[in-house]
Amino acid sequence: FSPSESMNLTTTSWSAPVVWDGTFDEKVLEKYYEKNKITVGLTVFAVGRYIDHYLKRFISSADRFFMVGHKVIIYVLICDFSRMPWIQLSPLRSIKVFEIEREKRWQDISMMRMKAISDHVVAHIQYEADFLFCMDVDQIFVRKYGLETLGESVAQLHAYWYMEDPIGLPYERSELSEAYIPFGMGDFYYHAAVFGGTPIQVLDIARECFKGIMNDKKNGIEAVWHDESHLNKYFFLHKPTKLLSPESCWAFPKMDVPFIHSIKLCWAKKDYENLRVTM
Ligand SMILES: CC(=O)N[C@H]1[C@@H](OP(=O)(O)OP(=O)(O)OC[C@H]2O[C@@H](n3ccc(=O)[nH]c3=O)[C@H](O)[C@@H]2O)O[C@H](CO)[C@H](O)[C@@H]1O
Ligand SMILES: [Mn+2]
Repeated sequence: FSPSESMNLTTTSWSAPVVWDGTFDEKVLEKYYEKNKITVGLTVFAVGRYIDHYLKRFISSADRFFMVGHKVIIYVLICDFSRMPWIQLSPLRSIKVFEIEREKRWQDISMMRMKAISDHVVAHIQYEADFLFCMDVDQIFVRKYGLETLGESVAQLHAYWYMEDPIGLPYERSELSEAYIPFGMGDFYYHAAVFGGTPIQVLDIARECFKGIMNDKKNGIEAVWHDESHLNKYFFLHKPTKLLSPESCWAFPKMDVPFIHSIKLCWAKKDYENLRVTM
């Protein structure tokens, strides 16, 4: 993907739209969904110190900016019920809180999300939501994140890599891993901090990624970027039907970079040394 000075990529080679600021008409979308009411689910995990550090800000900002005017269910998966912050929600929003096991290694905390997501889609989310997003907790909504992001199978372009040629992308390069993508192959590098789609599609994504993760464990290998490597393999084999531009999940405070105009979600400050469990 080599964008020229004046144009960025708005359609992939398999005809999936890439959503940038200015590529959609909010009014048309609102009109359509006025007649076709939907509920949008949003899963977020908070384990260990990530609870106190990120959870409240993530949820409060989602309350304000995520699918404004539409019904939203936020699914919080937390390692300790008693540490769930109290958050006053706006109309049309609700929260469901579930307790999950605390994995010892941060890599496993991140990867085991795929298992929990599959379990919850099967158990209830498929009956409750029309669309589902799965997001990292260390991010903050800063602008309306709306209907333009919905799709059957939605992938997020990673802010670090959107201008890079596939050969330079940090895919897993070991043939021993299920996440393996050979040099010269691949489309884009997708960010595991945001993915989504219909609940049944998300179920397929989460199940396949989890299967890859567990097979790798059996073979004593861990993909270079963990669940993200497996997600990239999934989207390489099953092309997403919609891509979100890096504006939808931006990493840096500065914006004077090509094509970045209207940031919707941004990374919160990382503090791995103090926040991650070290094992
Ligand atoms: C720049 C970078 O390094 N990116 C990698 C890093 O993303 P991140 O640095 O974004 O990973 P992260 O620390 O945000 O972990 C992913 C998510 O797991 C949850 N969580 C994680 C740890 C923890 O102690 N408590 C907790 O709740 C939380 O929802 C968090 O947002 O790791 C990911 C998962 O391995 C991917 O491999 C990313 O490519
Ligand atoms: Mn993160």
